[in-house]
Amino acid sequence: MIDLKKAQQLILDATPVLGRESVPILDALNRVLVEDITAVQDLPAADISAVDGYAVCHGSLTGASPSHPASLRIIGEAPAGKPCRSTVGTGEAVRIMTGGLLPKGADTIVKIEHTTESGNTVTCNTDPGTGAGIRFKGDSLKKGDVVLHAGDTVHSLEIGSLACLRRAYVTVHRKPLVAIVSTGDEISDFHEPPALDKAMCSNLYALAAQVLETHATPLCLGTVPDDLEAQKNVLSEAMRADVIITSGGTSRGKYDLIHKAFASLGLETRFSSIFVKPGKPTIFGTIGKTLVFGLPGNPSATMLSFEQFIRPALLRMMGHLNGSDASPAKSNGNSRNDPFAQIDSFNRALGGNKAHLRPSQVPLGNIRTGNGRPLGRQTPCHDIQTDQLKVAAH
Ligand SMILES: Nc1nc2c(c(=O)[nH]1)N[C@H]1C(S)=C(S)[C@@H](COP(=O)(O)OP(=O)(O)OC[C@H]3O[C@@H](n4cnc5c(N)ncnc54)[C@H](O)[C@@H]3O)O[C@H]1N2
Ligand code: MOO
Repeated sequence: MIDLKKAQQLILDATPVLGRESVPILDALNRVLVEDITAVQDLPAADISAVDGYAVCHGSLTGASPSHPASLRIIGEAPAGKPCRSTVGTGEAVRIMTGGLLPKGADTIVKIEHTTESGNTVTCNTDPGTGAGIRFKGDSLKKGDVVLHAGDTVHSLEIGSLACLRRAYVTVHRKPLVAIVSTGDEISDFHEPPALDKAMCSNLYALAAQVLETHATPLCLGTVPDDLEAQKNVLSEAMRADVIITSGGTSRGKYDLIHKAFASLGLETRFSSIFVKPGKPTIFGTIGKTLVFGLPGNPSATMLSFEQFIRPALLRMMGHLNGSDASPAKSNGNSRNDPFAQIDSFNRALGGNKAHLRPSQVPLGNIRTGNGRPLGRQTPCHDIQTDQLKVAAH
């Protein structure tokens, strides 16, 4: 039997960072860049107006004030997206809109609020100073600037930046495909009628949701009975995935067959028992490049084991953690990608230190009834060793 920290380290040591793929930028949301993103041109690409107003040569209104306004002749218009072809000379102005291209000859823009227009003339009652109201070429970015770095996670802000740079596609780490199988003769799904000797395969759905929360791709392969051939068949199918998760059958009962099914497919077992509860009979190993997790069937144990063992591995695969950053000992709990930071709160949601009173069979955590009593039948179970979880969170 090994301890929690050792188990987490063995998993991360066996977990590869997945390769790259080019995807449309919206598909890159929550994924990690494998390339630096560089500006291929200045932004803005030319001098443009930051305000609605009048483009002028500064010399035409130097020292203008309400008592000494400057009157200028309007010679054209520069709406956004439609450049004005005229050149602005002394004593002249071009009506310009926010985003409009600065016309030749102009070096200053007077805001519309500081002017009055009458006929073909605009009167300016202020001198805003040379260069006022202009967003100059390259103000935001210079050609060659590195805007995003390999290793950055793509959120909405980064998607906006990519679009600004006219990047329709971007290269990110591949998402792992995670095959999920539930085992047990007593496990049924929505299509089957309820029966006294049946339990819903809630683990299948809960695990799929946890995979989705991690931004990986779940592949639900359903429920297989306690039958070695059936389990081998579904696992052979599952081996096309990057990760296999099974729930149930990890214990030592007569019909707990998952060890045998894994062995017959050549599982290289890294561990099969951990000094932590719930989750003690968790199995981890590899078959070729596929990571294989055999989780205990108890719903709370299944979900907590996912957080402790699988979520960090999926994050590593997607490039969120690299090298030593991922070690439980070095994790500081502050990063939004920190695989260990969430375990304590997740543990609390499932019943926390009072987990020995956790509801049997139902992953309801600390949900309570209207009269304040915990929901679900209270059955004794093992203490979660929270001091170990805390170690993992630092
Ligand atoms: N003699 C011993 N018995 C047990 C030990 C032990 O050390 N010695 N350990 C106990 C612990 S701890 C756990 S955890 C369980 C592990 O059992 P299995 O992984 O073999 O799980 P099952 O027996 O198949 O199921 C346990 C429980 O969970 C329900 N279950 C299973 N799959 C699902 C699912 N997909 N959705 C919802 N619920 C599921 C199942 O009906 C059982 O009630 O072993 C103890 N026994
Ligand atoms: O290990 Mo069992 O997972 O519930 O305590």
